[in-house]
Amino acid sequence: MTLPAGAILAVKSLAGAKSRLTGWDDERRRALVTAMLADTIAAIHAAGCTRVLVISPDPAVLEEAAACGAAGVREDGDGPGGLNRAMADGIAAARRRWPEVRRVALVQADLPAATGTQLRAALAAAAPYRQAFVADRRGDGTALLVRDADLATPTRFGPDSAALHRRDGLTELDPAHTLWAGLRNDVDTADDLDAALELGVGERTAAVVGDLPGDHSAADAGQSSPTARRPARGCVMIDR
Ligand SMILES: Nc1nc2c(ncn2[C@@H]2O[C@H](COP(=O)(O)OP(=O)(O)OP(=O)(O)O)[C@@H](O)[C@H]2O)c(=O)[nH]1
Ligand SMILES: C=C(OP(=O)(O)O)C(=O)O
Repeated sequence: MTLPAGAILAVKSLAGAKSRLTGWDDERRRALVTAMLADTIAAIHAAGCTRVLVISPDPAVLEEAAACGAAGVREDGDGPGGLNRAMADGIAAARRRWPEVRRVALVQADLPAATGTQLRAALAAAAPYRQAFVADRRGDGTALLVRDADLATPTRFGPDSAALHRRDGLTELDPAHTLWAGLRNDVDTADDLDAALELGVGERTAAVVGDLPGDHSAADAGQSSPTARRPARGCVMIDR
C-alpha cells in the first residue's frame, strides 16, 4: 500500500536564484527558474502526487506555484539555515495542511527533464525505507529525498549533500545511477541545462529556452502529441 505523500519544493528569491547560470540576462533567468518549477510540479502531478507545497520568500514564485495547483508558504526571507530550514518548515506546513500525509518527497525545484514515470518509480523504490534519496547526475548532490513525514532529523541539502546523506545512513536508490536520468538532471549551470535539453524538458522550460510561446510546429510537422514538439535549439519536450 502506498502511504499518502506530500511533495515539498523550496525556491529562494528570484533575485539571487541560479547565479551559476552564466550568460542569461536577469529577466530570462527568472523566467527559467519559474518555468523549471512549473515543469517539476507537472512531473510530480503526473506521478500521481496531488499534495504539492512550495516554500519561498518570493511572491512571484508563490504565484507560479498557485497557477500550477500547488500550495504556497511564504518564507520570511532567505534566512539562516537556507534550504534545509526551508524544507523543515515546508514539511511542518504540509503536515498541518494535510494531516493524513505519512511520507514526504523533498524534490529539487529545478528538474525540467524529470517525468512522472521516473518520479513514480523512485517513490515506489523509496517506500520500504524511512529515508531514501536519489543522487543527482554528477553523484554529489541530491535530486530527491523521500522520508517519513514525522522524522525530526535535519536534511543535508547543499554542497556534497549526497555524501552527507550517505554518511547519515540514508538509503541511496539506484546507487549505480543507471535509472532516472531526467530526475537526476538538476539545472544549475549551462552544462546542466544542455544535458537536460538532450533528454527532453517540459513545455514551460522549452518555451523559455526556445522563446516559443504559442508554438504550433507540432501540427505543422504532422506530429501527434503536443508534447513531442521540437522547438528551437533542437530540444525535445517530453511526454509525461
Ligand atoms: N525557500 C528557500 N529555497 C532555497 C533556499 N536556499 C536555496 N533554496 C533553493 O534550493 C535549491 C538549491 O539551492 P542553491 O543551489 O543554493 O541555489 P540555486 O538558485 O539553485 O543556484 P545558485 O545560485 O547557483 O547557487 C534551489 O531551488 C533554491 O532556490 C532558501 O533559503 N529558501
Ligand atoms: C542543494 C543541492 O543542489 P544544488 O546546489 O546543486 O542545487 C543539493 O544537491 O543538495
